[in-house]
Amino acid sequence: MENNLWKHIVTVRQESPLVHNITNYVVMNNTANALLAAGASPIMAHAKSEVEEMVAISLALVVNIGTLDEYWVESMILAARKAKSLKKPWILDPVGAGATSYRDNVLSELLILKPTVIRGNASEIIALSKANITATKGVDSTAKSDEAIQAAENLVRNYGSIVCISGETDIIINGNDKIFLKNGHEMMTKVTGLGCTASALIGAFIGVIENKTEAVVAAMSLLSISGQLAANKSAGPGSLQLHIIDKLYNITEEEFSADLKLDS
Ligand SMILES: Nc1ncnc2c1ncn2[C@@H]1O[C@H](COP(=O)(O)OP(=O)(O)O)[C@@H](O)[C@H]1O
Ligand SMILES: Cc1ncsc1CCOP(=O)(O)O
Ligand SMILES: [Mg+2]
Repeated sequence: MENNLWKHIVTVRQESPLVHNITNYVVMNNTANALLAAGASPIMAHAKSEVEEMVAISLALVVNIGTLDEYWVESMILAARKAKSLKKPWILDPVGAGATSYRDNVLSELLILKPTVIRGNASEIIALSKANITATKGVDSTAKSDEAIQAAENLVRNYGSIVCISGETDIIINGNDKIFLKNGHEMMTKVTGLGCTASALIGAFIGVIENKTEAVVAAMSLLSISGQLAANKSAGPGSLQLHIIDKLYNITEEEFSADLKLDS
């Protein structure tokens, strides 16, 4: 696995997958820029009249419920249904799962469509697994990644998805495999939308990499290592946001390999 990750990063740069995003107002610009910096090609589109066609021409779909409303949810369901019927990979980012019953009801409808990957912070993954737990503090996590492992295993079992719990340690779970990534920087929690960026990047990687577990690990390690390298030269969250985009664009194999901290 470790030896393949850089190869996957190069594949995304070379193949520049079109990634269809139905995502939130807060992060739309940032995640589009992160996808471009990593070599992918983003399209943000949520009109009900076009989402199915857009899924058909894209290599992957990202569904992010961050600023959901009734109209957007219909678009998300149409798009995810189309992805499922075309066997295209799609990722669900359950932003704020557990914060309100509306979010949880929408998420149960989306889960039925069996996302290829689910990526959330620990609180969101716990809430997603147990519909009635509402410990999420808005969009930020109040739990540690390892506290969400059992919840993630339930999701893997029930929906056949690969689950990624992000946080200080990113944990990727597929079947009996668990991969622990110990990269990143604490300052990353002070920039909004980096979880959404992680999900968007996973979208790019699952669009072109056959081994979906390796695709998720490659996307998460790319973001976390870029984040820690960027944090080392940032005065605070404002410049970190800019430096992360630059590092996604210019990270080298040497930098990536020197910093990768992966256990399985
Ligand atoms: N305490 C931390 N230390 C190091 N990296 C972190 C920490 N918290 C989050 N990250 C990194 O920030 C990115 C976004 O994850 P996270 O903050 O969990 O998502 P969300 O914004 O959805 O809550 C991931 O790449 C993760 O590895
Ligand atoms: C603050 C906020 N509110 C609704 S969506 C959103 C962005 C959340 O982004 P992330 O989960 O990546 O921090
Ligand atoms: Mg999030």
